[in-house]
Amino acid sequence: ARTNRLPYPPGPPSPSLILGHYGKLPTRKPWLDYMEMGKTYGELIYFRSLRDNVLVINSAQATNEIMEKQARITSDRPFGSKLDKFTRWDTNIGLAVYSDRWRRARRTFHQNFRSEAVAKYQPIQIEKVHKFLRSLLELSKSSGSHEQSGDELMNNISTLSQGIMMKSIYGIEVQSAAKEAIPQAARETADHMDQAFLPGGTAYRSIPFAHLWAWLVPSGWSEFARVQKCARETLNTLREVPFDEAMKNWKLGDHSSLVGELMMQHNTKARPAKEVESVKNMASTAVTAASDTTVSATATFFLALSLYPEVQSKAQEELDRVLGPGRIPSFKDRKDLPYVEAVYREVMRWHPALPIAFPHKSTEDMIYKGYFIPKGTILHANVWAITHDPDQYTDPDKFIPERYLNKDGSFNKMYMNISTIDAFGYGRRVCVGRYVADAILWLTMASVLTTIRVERVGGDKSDVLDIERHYSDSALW
Ligand code: HEM
Repeated sequence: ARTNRLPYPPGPPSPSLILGHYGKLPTRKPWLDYMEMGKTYGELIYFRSLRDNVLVINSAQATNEIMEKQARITSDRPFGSKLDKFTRWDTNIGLAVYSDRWRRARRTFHQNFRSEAVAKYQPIQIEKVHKFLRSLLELSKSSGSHEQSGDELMNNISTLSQGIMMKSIYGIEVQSAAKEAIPQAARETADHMDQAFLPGGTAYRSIPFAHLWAWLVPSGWSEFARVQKCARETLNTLREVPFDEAMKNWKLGDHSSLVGELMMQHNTKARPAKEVESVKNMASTAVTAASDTTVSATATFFLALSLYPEVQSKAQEELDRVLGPGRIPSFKDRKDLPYVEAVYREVMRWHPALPIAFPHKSTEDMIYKGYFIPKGTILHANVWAITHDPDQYTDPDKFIPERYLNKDGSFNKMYMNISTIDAFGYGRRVCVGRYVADAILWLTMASVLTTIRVERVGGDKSDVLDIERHYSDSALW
């Protein structure tokens, strides 16, 4: 029941009284459509898909007002259905509903991935980044076609990103992400979730009995049932197999895994099943979250270097000057490399890994600028629209690291705080792995720039104008 007569935010007229916009919403790079629709409707675009009320937020100011300042009531997620329990998505901390269970899980995650804690992963990060550099050198000598080299580069990037997380969390080595079962399971789990992150993408999940359909109907009879069963099996593999291996290795004397460390912090015999579950949830969430995002950002970095050689030269001049000959950068050099820092920030802005982030959900009615936003509305911050707002960023489609620098070349303090990186999301659900992602990405970029010259082979200048052709259409790169 409405307690006021305020209007809902503006949005496109509903094509169907019953379905609303269900089945009619853009699904290919929809952040671009919503940004375009903003010219008609403004910073808020509101519509209904089945029973879900959906709000896409196109501006930094509205995102700040709604997701940061009102975080108390905008931090739920739309993944609390019985189907989410069936697929085990409820075990992923990123999808968990706003509850004491999520709070506990987030606290444990935060304790292990907060800025002061991430230094313990640095030796693994350094080892893996150096291995990555060697793989690039080998790749540059290989005689494969451009396409094969492109695929191999992507595999090397995935091996780097997933290798760091698998080693840090489970103590397990990844030699080739494309060929090994667990990195593949992490990637497939992220892929299964992909469409559900888009506006309207969760509407079918709360259809009554959807979970029963997924459970009871044989895979051969229904594509829907097959996909849901496959999502469940993949996530189960991801939660159980590397955990068991890490615990086995721990017993054999390999004490390098975070999961082993967490399990041993308590008396395992007395450890209640609930706590074991929460360690499994944290570990599988972390490898899923990293399977895609850091890979996307690293690939974007290579794309930017190949399209903007002058940026690469400037960064390399800075590295040569600061490091001197024969030295590879380490974390302590970071503060002395403002241009490299600016390159990293521009990668995160130019093509954010999750252009429409993850959906939030409101838990109370809310009023914003005279509009009524009912409780239960699914909220999507359009990160792309925010990071490509021409009022905030001149020539937003161009890769210009200088936008983060002062006139004297020093880094603009305004951007120093990690919370100014929109790509990591907002409010109480802001990326809890951001400090570790930030360290991995910076070290990778600085190390590649120090040792390698990236050049475009094949393709033409039109690539500069249409970077989108290099990316997937869905929520994850
Ligand atoms: C380029 C790298 C990354 C980007 C751009 C990124 C971005 C994001 C975004 C946009 C969200 C949703 C925020 C929101 O709802 O407003 C998120 C959530 C999350 N990220 Fe990341 N992420 C990255 C890397 C990582 C890594 C390496 C980890 C694990 C160590 C991680 C763990 C998580 C988790 C657990 C959540 C869910 C937080 C919650 O719901 O409470 N992320 N990330």
